[in-house]
Amino acid sequence: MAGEQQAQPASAPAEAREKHAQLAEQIEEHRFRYYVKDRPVISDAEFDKLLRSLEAIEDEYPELRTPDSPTQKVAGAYATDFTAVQHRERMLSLDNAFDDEELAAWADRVAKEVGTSAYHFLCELKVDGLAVNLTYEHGRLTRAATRGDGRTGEDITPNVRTIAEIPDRLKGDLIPALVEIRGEVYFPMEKFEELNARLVEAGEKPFANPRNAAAGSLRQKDPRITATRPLHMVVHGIGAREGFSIDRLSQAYDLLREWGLPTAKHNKVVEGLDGVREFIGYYGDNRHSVEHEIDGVVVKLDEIPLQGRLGSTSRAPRWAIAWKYPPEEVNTKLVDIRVGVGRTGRVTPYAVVEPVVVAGSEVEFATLHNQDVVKAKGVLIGDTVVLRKAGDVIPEILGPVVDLRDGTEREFQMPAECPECGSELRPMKEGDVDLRCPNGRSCPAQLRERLFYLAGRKCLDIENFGYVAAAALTRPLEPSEPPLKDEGDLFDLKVEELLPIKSYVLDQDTGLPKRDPKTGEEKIVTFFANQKGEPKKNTLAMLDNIAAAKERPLARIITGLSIRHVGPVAAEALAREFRSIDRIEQASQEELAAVEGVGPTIAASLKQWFEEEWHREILRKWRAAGVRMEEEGVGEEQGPRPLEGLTVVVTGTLQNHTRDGAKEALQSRGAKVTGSVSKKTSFVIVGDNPGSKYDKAMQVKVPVLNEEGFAVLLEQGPDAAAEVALPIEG
Ligand SMILES: NC(=O)c1ccc[n+]([C@@H]2O[C@H](COP(=O)([O-])OP(=O)(O)OC[C@H]3O[C@@H](n4cnc5c(N)ncnc54)[C@H](O)[C@@H]3O)[C@@H](O)[C@H]2O)c1
Ligand SMILES: [Zn+2]
Repeated sequence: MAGEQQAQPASAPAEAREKHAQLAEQIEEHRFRYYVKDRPVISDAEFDKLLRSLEAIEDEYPELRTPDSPTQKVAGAYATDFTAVQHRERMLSLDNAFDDEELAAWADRVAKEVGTSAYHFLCELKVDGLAVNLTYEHGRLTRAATRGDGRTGEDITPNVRTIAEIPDRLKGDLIPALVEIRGEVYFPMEKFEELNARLVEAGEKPFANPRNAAAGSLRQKDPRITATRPLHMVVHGIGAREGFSIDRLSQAYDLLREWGLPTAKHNKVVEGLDGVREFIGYYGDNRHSVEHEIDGVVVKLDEIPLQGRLGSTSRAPRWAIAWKYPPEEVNTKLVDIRVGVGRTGRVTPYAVVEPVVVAGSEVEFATLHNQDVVKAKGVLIGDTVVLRKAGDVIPEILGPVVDLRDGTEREFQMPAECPECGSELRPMKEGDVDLRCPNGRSCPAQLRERLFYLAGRKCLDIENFGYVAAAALTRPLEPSEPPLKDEGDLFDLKVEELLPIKSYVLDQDTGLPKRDPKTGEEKIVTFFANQKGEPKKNTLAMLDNIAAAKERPLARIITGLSIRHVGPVAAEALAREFRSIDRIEQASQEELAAVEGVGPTIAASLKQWFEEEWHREILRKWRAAGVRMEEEGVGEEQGPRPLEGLTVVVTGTLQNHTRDGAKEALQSRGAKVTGSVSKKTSFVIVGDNPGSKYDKAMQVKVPVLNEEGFAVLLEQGPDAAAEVALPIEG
């Protein structure tokens, strides 16, 4: 190609040449850092962008697309400390598709060039790790190598031998004389934090992300170090082979699996492009249901003879393409580490980063859990860090880019005082990692968080009562006295006391005042009153909703008290067992601990809570305001419990009940509701799309009720319900 181009008059202006040369050099530098040092300094997305820019220049001036351009090579041709070894068959990279158009263009070309309509697409996950080539001769692993430049890789045989799931000998009878196995070695995300913690403790550099950790762990001079790392492998191809032939790649995988190799679990053969799109869509939504990180989907032509017909470029096969998902990792600067105070007084550091868009939204903060986590991650304030946002999960910092440090970075120091009330922080008990603000009652941060939680969906579900309202009610700028000193007066709020309130608009992530983007000044609002000084619609709605919340079920009221360790499940158990707050207060620690779903920790925490005078005062005020303090029917004879002794499982979507509603209906009649089906289960209630619990019920022959059967159970009891149970299948 380059030869043809040279025949044409040179056309690239000096400027383009220079830009091209600069970019090419940059790319080579980043590849060296990535493939040899295992310590890249930019994210993959930034790197891909550089490569694309280079491609764009070459599209415009094809003469610049010489064989030694980074766009034309499999990256990784570097002399390293490892012995260089030849692959028998080249190891290639993959072309990428970043949108549907590029995918469709690839499929079109395949359709044109295969010369038949009888072909299939094999969809695989693109494992985010590093490529290795395993050579098996007569069933024995004789060599393992990195990809290198595709022809020559690094000999890492002793290192690969430490990976348990890579067999030293293949099993079975049909063992070929020779086969090259291609796959990806990865480091599990959930073990990553532990590795960095160990490295930091030993005074070594932490890794920026699990992919780098995989490469850095495998490419160790001393294989004994590799042996301490939890590496895994997924096989995704075959290279040279002798002594067997096979028509379909998917069938080759079946064979590989029989030989004992770790093949992928999620591959799927599909007919046309729509099948491919479906696979891509599915794993786009379920990216984290897989045991390893994925950065895309690889689509391959399944028919091996047809792969040969399409062939390869110098860099990548024409019979495969990599669909890339939007990156979940980006690099950004760790500007600061601050601390926030939670509902129970726990003080947690969080990261303030230079705002960056990841997974579709702008991120400014990331969680850091506690000071030990900060240390274990090995991050310093001022570091460039890898930030990860996976799905709906709160953004987290994976690790620092150590190679970009310039000496101005500093270690995080946990503050000694509460940032909101100035109380001296201390652990709840000796040996606790977490520090707490001891000022439970009137620390504005704790009270605000408690109120926000209390008004939330899990507790009293008070609409129009959000974070800003909670802040305005507890620490207004004006008047100086807040309407709420703790949650005791919540149900006695008067509209007149709300109208004069001026307050900041606090950010829920940081507890800090939001600023006007134009002036940079802190926003101050009269949150409850309109310009005429009259109550806003939302204010009146909030007060109505607060009044209505008095009637919520006992369990939700208990949850709303923010008693340490007492979440919705424990509150449910307490309400069911004791049926009133008074009885919970009167119960001994042993009685509390004996309740299923409560246990000793929660029991101790409850006892402690009731000892506090201001807590009891909250209960007195709430009772006086008419808040429900006992389950209905208590006081008189306890209501009938027709479902006492039954264990019921609810699965699938019901039309007439929410999941919680169905549970409450069962529990208030004395039934126990559990999450898994066993022989001891009395009934399984199934709605739409019930899933595996339904199958299990059929298998162990537990009576299954549909929604009508459920109604019978509630209204007429178990005997009548048993008669309308669904027939057992199979
Ligand atoms: N951050 C940096 O500085 C930097 C530098 C260089 C490269 N990179 C990153 O490395 C990657 C480029 O590497 P590349 O050229 O190998 O291309 P690639 O990662 O896009 O695709 C090729 C590789 O995918 C792997 N792979 C994973 N699952 C596979 C499957 N199921 N079937 C087949 N192959 C599978 C193979 O090892 C193959 O070599 C890009 O993600 C790039 O961003 C980053
Ligand atoms: Zn405080």
